[in-house]
Amino acid sequence: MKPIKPTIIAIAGPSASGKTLFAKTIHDELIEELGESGISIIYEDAYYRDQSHLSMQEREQTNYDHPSAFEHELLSEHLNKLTKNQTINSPVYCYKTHTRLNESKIFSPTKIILVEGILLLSNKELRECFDIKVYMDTPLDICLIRRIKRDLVERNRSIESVTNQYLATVRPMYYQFIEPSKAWADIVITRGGKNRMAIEVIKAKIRQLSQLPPQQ
Ligand SMILES: Nc1ncnc2c1ncn2[C@@H]1O[C@H](COP(=O)(O)OP(=O)(O)O)[C@@H](O)[C@H]1O
Ligand SMILES: Nc1ccn([C@@H]2O[C@H](COP(=O)(O)O)[C@@H](O)[C@H]2O)c(=O)n1
Repeated sequence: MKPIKPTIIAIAGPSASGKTLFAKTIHDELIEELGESGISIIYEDAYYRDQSHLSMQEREQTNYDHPSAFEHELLSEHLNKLTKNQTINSPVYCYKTHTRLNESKIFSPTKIILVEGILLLSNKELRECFDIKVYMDTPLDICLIRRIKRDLVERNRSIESVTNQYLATVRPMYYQFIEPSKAWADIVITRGGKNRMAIEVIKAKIRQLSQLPPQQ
């Protein structure tokens, strides 16, 4: 029997808008039903460029909110392979050292692949990989509060580094690249990663797609 072509769902939007929470909630609530081969998540952040050749000071100067910070060409190559039911070696990223780890993760195609990240809809090649494009439209001030809390606890940052980075790059790049990319979305979600109706709507669509017979 011919394997089903994976359906790829992008979840884009500003930093700390709730993309990860939204994707993980959908994944965790469906994994038992769909099984390990049914649903998985890929993180755009895993595709931040390797910076192991740079000093820590240089890495701290990088604009992580500009499209050039990502190896989007590798991500679209990987997504294209997954749609052909091929396995990939996904990079593994570390926010504390601002570079890739010296390891990769074997990632096998699943029927549904959720991809989450800030700049997924800003890139034409990536957009062409997605079957459904979702944008988390959480107000920027709410995102900032959540980002401060998260980055202090999970990403080893100080309040000075979070606020300086926010003013220098996060906010301007949001207006230049992320907010305009909303125009490409099929579905715009308000109120973040706990919007229960939005979670249920995407889950229902995934259930419907998962029941389709193999494509000819
Ligand atoms: N609706 C919400 N209410 C409260 N906290 C939330 C909500 N959505 C997300 N968070 C929290 O905000 C932080 C950022 O959310 P996250 O899902 O990591 O955002 P993103 O992946 O878009 O950067 C996390 O600590 C998360 O638990
Ligand atoms: N070394 C890095 C890499 C990325 N960032 C910030 O992460 C944000 C994207 O991840 P989210 O989970 O918040 O969507 C992005 O805004 C970068 O500024 C970083 O601080 N350091």
